[in-house]
Amino acid sequence: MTYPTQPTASHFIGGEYVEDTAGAALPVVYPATGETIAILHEATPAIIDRALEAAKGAQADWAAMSGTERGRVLRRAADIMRARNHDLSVLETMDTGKPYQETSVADATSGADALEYFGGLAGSLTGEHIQLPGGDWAYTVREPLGVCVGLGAWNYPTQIACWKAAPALACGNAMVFKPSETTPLCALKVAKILIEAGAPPGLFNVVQGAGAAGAALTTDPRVDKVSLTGSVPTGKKVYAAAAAEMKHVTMELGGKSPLVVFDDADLDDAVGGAILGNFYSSGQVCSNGTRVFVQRNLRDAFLDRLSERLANAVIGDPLDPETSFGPMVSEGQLQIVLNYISKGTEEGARLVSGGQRLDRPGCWITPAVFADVTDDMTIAREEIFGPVMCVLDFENEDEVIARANATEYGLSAGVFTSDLQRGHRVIGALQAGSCFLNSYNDAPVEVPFGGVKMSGVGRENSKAAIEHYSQLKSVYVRMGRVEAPF
Ligand SMILES: NC(=O)c1ccc[n+]([C@@H]2O[C@H](COP(=O)([O-])OP(=O)(O)OC[C@H]3O[C@@H](n4cnc5c(N)ncnc54)[C@H](O)[C@@H]3O)[C@@H](O)[C@H]2O)c1
Repeated sequence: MTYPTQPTASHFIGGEYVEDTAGAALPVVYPATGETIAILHEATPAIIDRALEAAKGAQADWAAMSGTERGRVLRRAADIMRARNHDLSVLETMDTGKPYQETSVADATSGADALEYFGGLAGSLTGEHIQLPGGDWAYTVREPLGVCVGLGAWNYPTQIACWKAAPALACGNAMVFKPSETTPLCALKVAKILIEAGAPPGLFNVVQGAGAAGAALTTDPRVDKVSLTGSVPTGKKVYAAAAAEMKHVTMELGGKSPLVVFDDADLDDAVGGAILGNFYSSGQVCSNGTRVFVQRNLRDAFLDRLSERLANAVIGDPLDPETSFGPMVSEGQLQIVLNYISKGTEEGARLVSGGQRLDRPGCWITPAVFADVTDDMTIAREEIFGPVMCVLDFENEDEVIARANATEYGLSAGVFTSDLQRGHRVIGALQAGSCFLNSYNDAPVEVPFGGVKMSGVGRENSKAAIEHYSQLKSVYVRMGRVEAPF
């Protein structure tokens, strides 16, 4: 059987599609219908070896080019990606189930932004000159790390591939990228586009597979850095395995972020922020503000307005541009979410809307809102990674800060208030890497993105990402004689 979305082959290595049917079959399911839309194969050890050799072989020559030359390739790739945005967005929708209304503005476009931004930055990556006593001096050279491995999650496959590839390649590294086994299709397109843009074969390779393939890449001695986007349990394993060989890491992990709404907030903005921070991508966003703390005397008005606006959600064919809410990524993820919803009800939270599985093929559930949630409930403590908003009441600022911070996570946080001083004061006290004031979930490439506490290590995007894909060599230059004690 052939599928219209079947890629030429499972892997992309050394500038071409590569197949090895000895690897376990990897069916790709369209979450909107439950139909299989492609069958790929997991990487065998031979495929992983070939990808790492290709990356190692391409890296030194790429690093020897000027930053401007490297940047030109990345910027060309950005242009190709934008020109193909429609097709890439359709494929992303098929792979993830996310509505085209989202994928057409937040996936390949975000990937293109990263390629363009880091392409622009590549020519200005320099060291510095340091004057020292006696005419001596030193200089620093910003060097690439070598071969980097990227491991992706399934919620933003194209974006994650580009957010990792763009800074890595700008700095002169090569990369082997392993997408999530749930969404393997779009990274192959990124690899092909980079080749069309002039990247040397082997510079950016894609291999498929699940945790075992990721673990094999992480521990391989040819690998200098591992950048993971995934859950905290996976992050702990990958970080530990990388640390055993002293490899560099970036860990973009999960969260249970607080979104604090004070009673002086603009109600519609706050409700809009809560919708964006809970139901975009059917709630499958790491930075989501899933603990929505609403000051008590605004609570009822907030819930009423939220219900009114949820009634406007268009749940349906993800490829229809009018659809604003799609299915979950997989049956497995849907079951996880349904279990959390049962637990929320059992533990005494009040389900005020949604949370029902729809009676149709595919992985459909309506956006769920729980009120009367307390801090000790499972749904308020654990990352659900689905469309489940928990509304918690609070009385005052000190109380909400303490409760918002009482979590092992620290990815994001948001505050809605019309009191500017309070807004900055509260943001200043919240333990999170990516914060929003009267907004939620914006992620422009110019701004560092990443978490604190268990939510991660390192930063993606912005100039900060350069620090995580390069290292400094210091060179001391003595201008006088060397004076030794004997
Ligand atoms: N902070 C961020 O930027 C960000 C962005 C998106 C998603 N996430 C997080 O990702 C999670 C959802 O994605 P997921 O279910 O794909 O995550 P996951 O942790 O299950 O998998 C992530 C990736 O790691 C691979 N992997 C699994 N075990 C491995 C191992 N032992 N060694 C090496 N690789 C291994 C997987 O195959 C996959 O490619 C959520 O927790 C979410 O918050 C974080």
